[in-house]
Amino acid sequence: MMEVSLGQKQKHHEFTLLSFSLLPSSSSPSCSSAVACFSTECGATKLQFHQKSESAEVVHVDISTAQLFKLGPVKSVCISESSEGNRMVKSYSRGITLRFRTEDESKAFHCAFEQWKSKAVDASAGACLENGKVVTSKSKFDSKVEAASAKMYFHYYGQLLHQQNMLQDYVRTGTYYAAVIENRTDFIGRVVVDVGAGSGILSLFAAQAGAKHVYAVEASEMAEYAQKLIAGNPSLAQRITVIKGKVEEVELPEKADILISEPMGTLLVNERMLESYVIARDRFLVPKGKMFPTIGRIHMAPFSDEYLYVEVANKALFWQQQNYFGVDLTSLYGSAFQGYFSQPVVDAFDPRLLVSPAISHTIDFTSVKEEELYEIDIPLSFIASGGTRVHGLACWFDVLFNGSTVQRWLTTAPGSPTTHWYQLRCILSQPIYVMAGQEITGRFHMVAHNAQSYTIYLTMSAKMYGAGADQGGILQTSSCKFDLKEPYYRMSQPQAYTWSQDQQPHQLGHAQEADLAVEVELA
Ligand SMILES: C[S@@+](CC[C@H](N)C(=O)[O-])C[C@H]1O[C@@H](n2cnc3c(N)ncnc32)[C@H](O)[C@@H]1O
Repeated sequence: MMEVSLGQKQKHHEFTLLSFSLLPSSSSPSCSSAVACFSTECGATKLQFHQKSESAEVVHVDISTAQLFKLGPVKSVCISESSEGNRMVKSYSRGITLRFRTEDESKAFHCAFEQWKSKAVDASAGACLENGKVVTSKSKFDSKVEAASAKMYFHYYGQLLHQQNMLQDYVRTGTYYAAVIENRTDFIGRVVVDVGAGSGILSLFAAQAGAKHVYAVEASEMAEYAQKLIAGNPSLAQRITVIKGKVEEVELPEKADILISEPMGTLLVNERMLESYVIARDRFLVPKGKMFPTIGRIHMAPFSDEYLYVEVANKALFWQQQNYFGVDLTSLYGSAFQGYFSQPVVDAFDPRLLVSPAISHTIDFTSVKEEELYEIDIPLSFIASGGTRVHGLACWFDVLFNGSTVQRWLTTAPGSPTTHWYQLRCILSQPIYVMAGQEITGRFHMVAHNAQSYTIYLTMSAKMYGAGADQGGILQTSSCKFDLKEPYYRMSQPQAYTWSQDQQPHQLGHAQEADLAVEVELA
């Protein structure tokens, strides 16, 4: 390494490399005994690679947009936008594999890269724009998602306790493990991208199944823990690269043969991570590449649960007090009642509460367009199996891993082993009465919002039954609006914490761990 200062205007920083080669390595010879050189000339920061011989071709890199990833102790890859000579032509990304002579030289290069990059970014931020050029600093993710929501979201996933909660959902993690290992022919010798890698667990499964290389992309601080966990499994670590960043923004050195991800939120779509999964597909997956999971289905059926209805309605009774320390609260009763009924309920319920067989809506992850997830409109039509009061719509989801060897479903259905997603119920503030055989129609309309969730508009109607039905009149109709972001986690109701519960681990919903911790402390 050598640093040469040539007065105020020019400065450069050279590193000797064992070799460098442009990816894919088969199409470009490796240049041995090479030099990497950072420099500033008249305020412009540059990175160039060239062979030691004078006549060798020089590869220019725009350091302000380049990213550097460690592939091993003495091997790294530098991803940058393509360039032609000094004119940057931003059309596609390019990877340059770098081999260092020693681990120390590799570390020193990485350190210098970060310093020169921040200089370059600062300089370009202060530079004048070319005529007609627009600064588009917001990525697809940033332009859709409110900054405060994204901050809280990645803060949440950056904590090990929340990753542990998902890892301890053995139905979930065990199904992923089985789906990968039983379909090892889909992974052996393949390039895999783990979309939202979290702790890196799915990357480790893919490496166990024989993947040639796994790129584990994770936007939150969890990326550092994933790196640690992967390094702690040295037989797999050589084939996994953790990349910290959003799948909407990072560049990868090669295309993937298969994507693996766990992008499912409550009711499949909450958190809006399916959109990131689809963006990753369009950015990184080879044509006809595989996706694990491959499809998702939302299932819906009307339910009857008098007990739940009364419980929710009673919550608003507090606001019926006319003398609360001398204050009449009743003017807020109506708003409180509406507020409680705008919360979808998350819990595990007995499937015998369902009033008719379920219908389903399928989302094919391999072909759905990202924009199609902004608004999901599902017409409802059921035949009641008995005479009862319908209190709303119960929903759950499943996903399919369409492996070449085994097709495996991960289900969150009522009556199946409970997962941390439980099921979701949207309660109508005005229930409807039905007779056996009566048709229930309606609409389940979900509209995405910029806090990474959906507003749900539910309408359910009971059609006229018996005499006069042929005139097609509607007898009763009931509509409600819900915010999927603000569910009522019914499982977090104060419960006595007993040792027997401890021995049969409970899978908790995301927002519930803190509640339980408080209950345990108070017990
Ligand atoms: C539901 S967790 C799954 C974690 C891990 N794959 C597992 O199965 O245990 C989703 C992870 O994706 C990450 N994530 C969400 N959106 C992302 C995005 N746009 N780019 C990169 N990571 C993202 C989150 O930070 C979180 O760690």
